[in-house]
Amino acid sequence: MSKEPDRLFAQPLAQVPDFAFNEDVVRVFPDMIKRSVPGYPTIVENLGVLAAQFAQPNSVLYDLGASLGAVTQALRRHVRTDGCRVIAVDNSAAMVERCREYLNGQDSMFQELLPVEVIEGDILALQFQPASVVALNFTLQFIAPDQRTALLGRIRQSLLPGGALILSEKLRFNDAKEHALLTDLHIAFKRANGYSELEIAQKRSAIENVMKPDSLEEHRERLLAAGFSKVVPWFQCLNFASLIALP
Ligand SMILES: Nc1ncnc2c1ncn2[C@@H]1O[C@H](C[S@+](CC[C@H]([NH3+])C(=O)[O-])CC(=O)[O-])[C@@H](O)[C@H]1O
Ligand SMILES: O=C(O)C(=O)Cc1ccccc1
Repeated sequence: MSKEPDRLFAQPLAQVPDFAFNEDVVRVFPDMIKRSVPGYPTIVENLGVLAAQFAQPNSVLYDLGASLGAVTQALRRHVRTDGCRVIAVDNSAAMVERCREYLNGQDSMFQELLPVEVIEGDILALQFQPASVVALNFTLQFIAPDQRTALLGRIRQSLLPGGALILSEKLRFNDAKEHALLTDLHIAFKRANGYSELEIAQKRSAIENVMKPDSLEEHRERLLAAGFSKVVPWFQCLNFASLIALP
């Protein structure tokens, strides 16, 4: 994994461009996501543990918006079910290129890993195969809000009995005080991880047009509308949460 520290927003920018998953972000992404998302390492590792409980023999496990494949690597560390394979999808060419390198590295260090295919493509255009596990780890928040229900509906249709969708997202809160408190605590988390006030402010304006979080209630209602039968939150750290949705 690249150990390059994230200083992308350290210098004052005359105009802060919209956040994009380009080569500059790829270079610092492991550091950026760990220092920005409270609970990220716990979520990723336990996503593998959860997936092992839902994986069905001879099925596909999807990692949608895989970035550098951290979830795919966790799936391959934990899932031992016969005949499973992982399909990782991301529409950033820069992410996909580096993701393939990291997965080759994992292949060369461990034996008997699940086979994996990395697809450069839009998850909105994907033809889903019968799947037992679908991970959307901090990806749905980057999908246009009016496309989210249809995507979740297609995922629901592809899920096999006994399978699950695992959905991790940044949350907003309908209660203004709760929203302000958890936003302030998230900023304190970033500060404690070495980000300056300038970095925090510039990153916020870079992501505000491209990343649109929903509330837990909106997620629950949308998942039920998409045909899921049960929504179970299994993790929350400040304003970041992860849910299990059952078909
Ligand atoms: N329509 C789309 N189709 C495919 N990929 C997309 C699309 N839109 C965005 N992406 C991709 O979704 C990923 C979101 S990051 C996921 C972290 C990862 N899951 C992790 O567990 O490390 C979350 C974050 O950075 O906060 C990026 O790589 C985008 O290119
Ligand atoms: O940095 C933030 O405030 C976030 O909400 C999370 C994030 C992490 C990595 C890329 C984009 C957003």
